[in-house]
Amino acid sequence: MNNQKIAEILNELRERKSLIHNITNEVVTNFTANGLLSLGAAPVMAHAKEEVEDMTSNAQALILNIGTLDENKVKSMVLAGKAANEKGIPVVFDPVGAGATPYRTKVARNMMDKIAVTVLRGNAAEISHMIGQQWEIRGVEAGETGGNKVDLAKNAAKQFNTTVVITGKEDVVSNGTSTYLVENGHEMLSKITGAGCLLSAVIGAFISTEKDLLTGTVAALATYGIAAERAMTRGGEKGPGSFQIEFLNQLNNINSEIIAKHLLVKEV
Ligand SMILES: Nc1ncnc2c1ncn2[C@@H]1O[C@H](COP(=O)(O)OP(=O)(O)OP(=O)(O)O)[C@@H](O)[C@H]1O
Ligand SMILES: Cc1ncsc1CCO
Repeated sequence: MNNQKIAEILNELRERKSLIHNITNEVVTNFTANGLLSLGAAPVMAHAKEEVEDMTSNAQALILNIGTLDENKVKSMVLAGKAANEKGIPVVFDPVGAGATPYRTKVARNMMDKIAVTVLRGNAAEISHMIGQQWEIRGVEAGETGGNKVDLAKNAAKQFNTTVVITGKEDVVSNGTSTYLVENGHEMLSKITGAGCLLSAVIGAFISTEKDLLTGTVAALATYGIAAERAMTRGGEKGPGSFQIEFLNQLNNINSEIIAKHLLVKEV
């Protein structure tokens, strides 16, 4: 993965101000909108069944997140997902808390049956439960115990025939054939709620301009991780509150020179 390519994708999404339609959870809605704006994309949040198909049809990517799900929201997600599929608009699915309750697991698996998901992004526990493994999960957080994340990502990608991202200390991206590790990031991200949810939306922004899904997804993860590292040397080190603000600043400030200096990506 070369830093020039990442910068090109970032510049293009900023020039186009890609419109990202989010059907997301009520914890992270504001943070997600602000993060997308800081990066240079245009967020819109809309979940009424009466309008989701129209909204998606005008967007460059759709993000589905089941963090605070209910039957109505799930119905809206399926409607929007089908509209996106018909129009060839990429769909990122974030199965927040899959495995935490049987309802979430069922909804998450059904979503993969009903719509064509372009990128599936979750923590290791969530992805494990989606493919019938049971790694430890507490609420929406992955537990300490589990297994090999590279194998998990490859297996899930093959099973769902899609690109899978598993986040954590390192991020793994696989389409079942090629697999990358992104080592950028900082553990302070796990001290702010919605770091994974915003990341899913940022992946949507990157794949709205880059059609090669592995390239676009790796570029999103690296950009995001590097912004977090920069935030930790510019005030974020004071604690999660300062970090959250400084992280938004760094999503805004990140550019090709910064990416070139810090990129930590390898194929495995
Ligand atoms: N220990 C860590 N070191 C470095 N980066 C981390 C660490 N833990 C998480 N991250 C980063 O935090 C971001 C979110 O990943 P995480 O796996 O915590 O998502 P999540 O559990 O779905 O989060 P949430 O439910 O709060 O949205 C990713 O960019 C990931 O690389
Ligand atoms: C804390 C929390 N609970 C449901 S969704 C959410 C936001 C992080 O996924």
